Amino acid sequence: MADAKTVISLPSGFTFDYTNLYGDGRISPADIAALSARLRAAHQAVAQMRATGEVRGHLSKDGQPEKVLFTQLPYVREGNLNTPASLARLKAFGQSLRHRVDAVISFGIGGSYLGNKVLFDIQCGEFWNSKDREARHGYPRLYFSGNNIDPRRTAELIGHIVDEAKSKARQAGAGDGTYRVTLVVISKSGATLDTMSTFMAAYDALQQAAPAIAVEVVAVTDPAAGPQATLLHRLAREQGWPVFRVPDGVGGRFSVFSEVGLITAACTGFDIDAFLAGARSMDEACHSEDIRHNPAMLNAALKYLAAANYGRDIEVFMPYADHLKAVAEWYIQLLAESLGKRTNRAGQEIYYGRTPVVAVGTTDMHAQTQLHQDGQRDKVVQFVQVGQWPEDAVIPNCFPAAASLADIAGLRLSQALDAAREANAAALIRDNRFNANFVLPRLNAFHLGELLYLLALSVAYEGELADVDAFDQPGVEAYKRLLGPLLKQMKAAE
Ligand SMILES: O=P(O)(O)OC[C@H]1O[C@H](O)[C@H](O)[C@@H](O)[C@@H]1O
Repeated sequence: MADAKTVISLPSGFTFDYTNLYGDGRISPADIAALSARLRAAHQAVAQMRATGEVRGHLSKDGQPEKVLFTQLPYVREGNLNTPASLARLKAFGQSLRHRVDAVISFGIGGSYLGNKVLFDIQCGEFWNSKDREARHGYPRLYFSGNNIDPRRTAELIGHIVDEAKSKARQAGAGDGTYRVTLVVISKSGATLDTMSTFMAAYDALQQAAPAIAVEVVAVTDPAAGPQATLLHRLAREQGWPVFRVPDGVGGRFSVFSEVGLITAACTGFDIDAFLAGARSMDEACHSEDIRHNPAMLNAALKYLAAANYGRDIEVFMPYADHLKAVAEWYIQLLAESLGKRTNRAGQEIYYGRTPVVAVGTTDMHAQTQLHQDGQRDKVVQFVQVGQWPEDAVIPNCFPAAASLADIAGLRLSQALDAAREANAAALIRDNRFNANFVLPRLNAFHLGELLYLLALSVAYEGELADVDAFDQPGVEAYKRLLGPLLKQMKAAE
């Protein structure tokens, strides 16, 4: 097994190279064989979840049986959660902002933010808001808020929008200089402190700047009506704000494939269809019962075994691409909330979990790699490589007299990037430091859909292997129970 490449390659070109996880001194065929009965059971459980939404032992926050339906999201059809009509409405919303709205502020936290940021980064990149409207193809600027209750950031964002509005008014002369802002408020529960407090701060301040600023609001929340309606839903009805849905059976950390994640994407012209097609293609690739042909089951089994049998219970998620850093941040919530569990499904205390860590190559080779190479043997470093870069400068020979610079001249930046990743992986495995590599042929919506869906489905498999409910998050209620009374106490003391 030693040095042969061990990979799964999909027809799309998406590849999972697990050579440095599997083989001599690493996870062995015997480890996999010993897990085979549980793998079969996990595969059946995931098949059952796909077919019916039923997951053994899973209950909602209120202790009611709840379906798990995220695997339905890539399939756009009548009767499913994403329908041709729901996607058409979403895209029409995005188009309605084009050439009309100056800025969108997306409010949300956790699953109501992280996926949106991933799609924004792929579509727009770091400099989107500095581009003029033409370069943005008429789409608005896009800002995020609510993903922290940070007073300074909130004030600075409001101040920035007000300044932008003043500048537009100055340039407009006799024309309509009104600055139009759409506030997209995303919250499944409809009452999250972080989201709602920052939303109200911005809503109030921007309303006060009328008529220079015109504010529209759109809500994304649980669509239940009547006594079950979320606070945000009730507000939206009262105020006449359009409502998009967080579908039943889709937890926040799986909601990037639903209207939650796709709404900000629609505001920037992101290719929603290609993204869902990528997720669909990965779902189809993960139907096989044979672990060697099912990337999600294989990924889950290898990571589970790395932790259980070899003590590697930290996963450093390290894309070699700035535009994929947000994927690592999204993955933190996915892994931490899904698998960090006190009890198994029988209620016994097992304290399961693998700790996720964000890293970016090459950046963190100059910050974390020392620890990965020489620290405790408790990590799997999961690389993500981009195959082809459409913009890929050749390093010029600016200073021929400087030998070490002349040596790298003529190489493309992507070659230097690949060499850095390869050297990192080789150095790690030389000392039996576990690592693996996902390869996205290109940085686009389709391959992103494949990657995110692979990771989401992997945690479903790993939940089965570890026998934990991957779809609840009871631990986050502990602080929430203390937070409400604390806020009341603070208010009473005012
Ligand atoms: O969408 P919301 O209801 O506002 O929730 C936002 C986030 O907050 C919570 O604390 C949960 O732990 C997350 O799973 C969730 O994504």
